[in-house]
Amino acid sequence: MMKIGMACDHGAYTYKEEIKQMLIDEGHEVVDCGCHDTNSVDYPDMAKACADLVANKEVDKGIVMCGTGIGISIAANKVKGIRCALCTDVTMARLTREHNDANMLSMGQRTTGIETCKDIVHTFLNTPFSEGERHKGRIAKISAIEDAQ
Ligand SMILES: O=C(CO)[C@H](O)[C@H](O)COP(=O)(O)O
Repeated sequence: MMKIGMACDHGAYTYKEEIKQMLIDEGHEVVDCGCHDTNSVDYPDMAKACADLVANKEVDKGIVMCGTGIGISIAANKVKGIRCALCTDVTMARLTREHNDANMLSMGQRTTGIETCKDIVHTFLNTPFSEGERHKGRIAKISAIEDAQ
């Protein structure tokens, strides 16, 4: 079982609640960074709250959602140490774990169906990093870009 951070904006509140309940029912611990209703909020604020938890290793993985998943993933990726992958199908979820060792998942309520999102979440959480040397080297280069900022 994992400790999972979650955050969304108003555009994905419904999915966040449904996926949070699914994860709790499956025995995971969820740290819910909001939002907590459908009132309009700014996705960068929500992204940072969850990404900080992941970067500080207070949770094992992070899941963020907005209307498209794009804005909240862009914002999460500004936090040092975050590799947040926007996924619209299970193949992307598998490959971003195997190749990118992604530590955050992003999805869009306005773009991807709920059942697909649930499958994406399961694949993301259950797929290990491949530990391939070429992938480790490329991830190290991502970190080097961050360190050079
Ligand atoms: O998808 C998003 C960002 O990528 C947001 O959820 C979207 O921009 C919110 O739009 P609005 O304030 O019009 O509901």
